[in-house]
Amino acid sequence: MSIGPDITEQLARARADLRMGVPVVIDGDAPVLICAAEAMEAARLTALRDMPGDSVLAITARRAETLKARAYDGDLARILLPEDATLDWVRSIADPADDLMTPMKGPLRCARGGDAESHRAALSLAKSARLLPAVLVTPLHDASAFAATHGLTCFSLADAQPHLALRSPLHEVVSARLPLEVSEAGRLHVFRPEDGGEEHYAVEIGRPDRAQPVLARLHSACFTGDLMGSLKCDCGPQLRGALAQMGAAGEGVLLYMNQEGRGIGLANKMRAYSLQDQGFDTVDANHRLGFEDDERDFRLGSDILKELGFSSVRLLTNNPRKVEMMQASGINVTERVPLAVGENPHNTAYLRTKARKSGHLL
Ligand SMILES: Nc1nc2c(ncn2[C@@H]2O[C@H](COP(=O)(O)OP(=O)(O)OP(=O)(O)O)[C@@H](O)[C@H]2O)c(=O)[nH]1
Ligand SMILES: [Zn+2]
Repeated sequence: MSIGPDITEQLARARADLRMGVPVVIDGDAPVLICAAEAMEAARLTALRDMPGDSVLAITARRAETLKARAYDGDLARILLPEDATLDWVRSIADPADDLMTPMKGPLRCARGGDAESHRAALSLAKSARLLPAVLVTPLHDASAFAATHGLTCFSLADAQPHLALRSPLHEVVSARLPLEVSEAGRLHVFRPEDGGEEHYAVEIGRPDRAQPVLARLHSACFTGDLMGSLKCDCGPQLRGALAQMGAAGEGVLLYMNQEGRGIGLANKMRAYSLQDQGFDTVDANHRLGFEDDERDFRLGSDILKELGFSSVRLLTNNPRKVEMMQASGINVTERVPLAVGENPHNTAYLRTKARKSGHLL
């Protein structure tokens, strides 16, 4: 291994740069400079607007649908940056917060033809950096020279593509005894990915037999529900309910995945909550922000179970996708154990929407 960063490490740097509003160079047949819309500063926008070549704002087809922009590239649209584009304009394309107050942002002209692979990679990076999927893309002539002159992170598109599509391997960093209210025989395992991304945790109750199906819960982080007692979802009661069942049984495994907001991050989840206050349901709010209904990769949960030595589970969930993904990624689900707890007047509509649109079983 060389001393310099490999492609995984370059991508981790790129995510950090995008979050700070620092542009990143993507080298390929058509080299480009990318900058996340949500983190961009006015001075940077002016500098990027003054560069030669047509800059575009890449957004997902989901966001384009709301904006009535043409997604000629299937899953994404490339909106040509108007010459007089202001930071407010860029932000209003990226963020649907004021869509209802200012529905007409156009006319929006979209690029068609040519290569959109760098734009696709840029959107994928923005999503994995938990930013809004909207990225300003500016053509470059010489990627390496431009990156060196301005001290920018630069990576090769061809090298990056397989890494953007794959999940990073997780490795156990440490585990320690953790007595819990539900069971004194608790143990917390911490798993860290190779790509500098979020850590995930496994709470093991008792010492379950690895040869038998284990009572398991694949729980996604919900700061608002798990910790704050939010009434907008059922996460807190589900977390405590699952742990209580494991405590009563004397054994089980709770996987606590840092996939806040169904994988869009807490800031975007709060943006989705604001849209819900404007009348959109949980699924439509995700779409208006430019995300899919659910951006989580449940296979990370199977990876952790395998690392811990398990191959079959009795899965505590109402979500059939979790069962399907476990099965497909090599963990046998011998039983789905329903976990219907925590309904209240504030989350009834949310739970109904999940049942109607996402196939949740009640
Ligand atoms: N984007 C978004 N995420 C939400 C919203 N409400 C809750 N969440 C997130 O949804 C996830 C819920 O996770 P889980 O309880 O594991 O999953 P589930 O799909 O409901 O399935 P089960 O609980 O297993 O039946 C957490 O990451 C929450 O942060 C919302 O309105 N929008
Ligand atoms: Zn929740």
